Amino acid sequence: MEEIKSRFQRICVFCGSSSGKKASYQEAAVQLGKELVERRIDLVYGGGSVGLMGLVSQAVHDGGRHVLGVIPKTLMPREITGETVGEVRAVSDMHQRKAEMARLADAFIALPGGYGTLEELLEVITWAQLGIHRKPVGLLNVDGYYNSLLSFIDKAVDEGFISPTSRRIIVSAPTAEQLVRQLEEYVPEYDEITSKLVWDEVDRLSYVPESGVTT
Ligand SMILES: CC(C)=CCNc1ncnc2c1ncn2[C@@H]1O[C@H](COP(=O)(O)O)[C@@H](O)[C@H]1O
Repeated sequence: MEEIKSRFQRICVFCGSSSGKKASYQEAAVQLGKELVERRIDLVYGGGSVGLMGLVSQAVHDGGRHVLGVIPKTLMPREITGETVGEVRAVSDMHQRKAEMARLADAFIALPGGYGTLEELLEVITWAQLGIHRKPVGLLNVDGYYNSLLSFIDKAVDEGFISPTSRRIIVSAPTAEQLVRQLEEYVPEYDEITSKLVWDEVDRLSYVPESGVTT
């Protein structure tokens, strides 16, 4: 397999702890894992082997890239989330998990999922809107799964609740290959107010250094 150089060292994937009803969702999770491997990108995710989370992490691990699962201690028992491949980092709660995943990643991708996925996705979009990070956010719109969410967001723009600049934070594509390519080309935009905000070092989610996982 030919390896392509990427601007990203590690991508955070949010996705369902369930597999979804269509085979296309499961295929997309595996395809995304393979795309990361091809571009020599490591994975950070919520840990465990359940649902699409298990499929994407296994594909990245099988391809020889580093997999880091960030998991709250309460969810660690095997009967809850299954076995995590690669490295596991235990955190105290869900808030710490999201902060840790966001801090360690250079970009975010959401596959199909439920409440947990939506919550994680919307948080990193909100943080981008506030200038807390400048990392690209991608939506893998498998089989139009996210069409209704995108329509709702467009309605929020039309109704004056989301600015056109903030709408452009979300990069969406139907395949992993197209999505990662678009994320590689993404250039963040800022309005006048956001560009003047100054966040504390603790709040700012800076890019990870070249050396690898920080602790
Ligand atoms: C007790 C129970 C239901 C466990 C489910 N097992 C889980 N194991 C690990 N992470 C999870 C789990 N459920 C939700 N998450 C978090 O929320 C997202 C998936 O939630 P959902 O399935 O889309 O809503 C994941 O990205 C993950 O970070």
